Amino acid sequence: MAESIDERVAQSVKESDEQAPTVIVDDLHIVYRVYGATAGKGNAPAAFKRILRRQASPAMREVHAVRGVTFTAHRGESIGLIGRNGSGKSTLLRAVAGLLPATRGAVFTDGQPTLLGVNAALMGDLTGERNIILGCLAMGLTPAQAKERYADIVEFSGLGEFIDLPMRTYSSGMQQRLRFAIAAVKSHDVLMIDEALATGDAEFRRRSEDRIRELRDEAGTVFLVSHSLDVVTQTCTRAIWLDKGEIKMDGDADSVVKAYSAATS
Ligand SMILES: Nc1ncnc2c1ncn2[C@@H]1O[C@H](COP(=O)(O)OP(=O)(O)OP(=O)(O)O)[C@@H](O)[C@H]1O
Repeated sequence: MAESIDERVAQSVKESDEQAPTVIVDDLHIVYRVYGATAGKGNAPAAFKRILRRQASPAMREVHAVRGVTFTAHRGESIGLIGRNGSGKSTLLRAVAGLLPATRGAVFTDGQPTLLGVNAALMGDLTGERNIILGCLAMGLTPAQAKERYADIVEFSGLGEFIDLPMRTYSSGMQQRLRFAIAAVKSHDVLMIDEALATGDAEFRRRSEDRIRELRDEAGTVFLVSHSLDVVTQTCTRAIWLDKGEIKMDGDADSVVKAYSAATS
């Protein structure tokens, strides 16, 4: 039977909503400027020569971490950022989250990107319990909403009886689990996750992967920085391979991970 006009309109609205861009990165460059005595030429022989010649180290050194990156992310995508250490993944994530200014180029976002960790808000001397409430408030939930979601967060984090101990007594893995559990309780337009899943055990990782899929289905966009290629292929629809601050490849997660593994093995 032929589709009614209403069905066709609904379908095309759905399709165009799924295609809607959430993040546009246009020829982005990020340059860190490192000031002070530790800013040297970077290699030992050069530093040694400077000492022999009694020259002062240069006052400022520039690190060009992201070099002309351009891409568009859409609603419903989860994008894995992969690449060697120092290739610029975290820098790119922080720039998209609005935490680093563009040296050149621009980042446009629809909605407020959230970078997981609510680190700034969480406090080591407070118990996990208190930190959950604090983290929820920092994400803009009301006290009533925070209370309502408290039990879900504790369950998701799997921290059990540790929840009423101060957060400074947690291992780094336990802290990451709590951060993920807090951030994942709310849907985000753009959620950015930096390696949070690497620290969990298999069970926590599986639950996190399921939750990422749900967040993506709730019409958001998820960015994930990970050194675990399995996590990227299992949770991401697309992957961007960064190399020395430039995009080496951008495409469906399986093909990019395959090409990256072949180049690095
Ligand atoms: N705060 C900073 N000040 C100066 N340089 C920095 C700073 N943070 C990162 N860098 C430099 O920027 C480059 C990219 O670093 P970035 O942390 O973005 O890479 P990454 O791909 O996330 O690395 P990793 O996989 O090791 O986490 C590196 O050369 C790094 O030394």
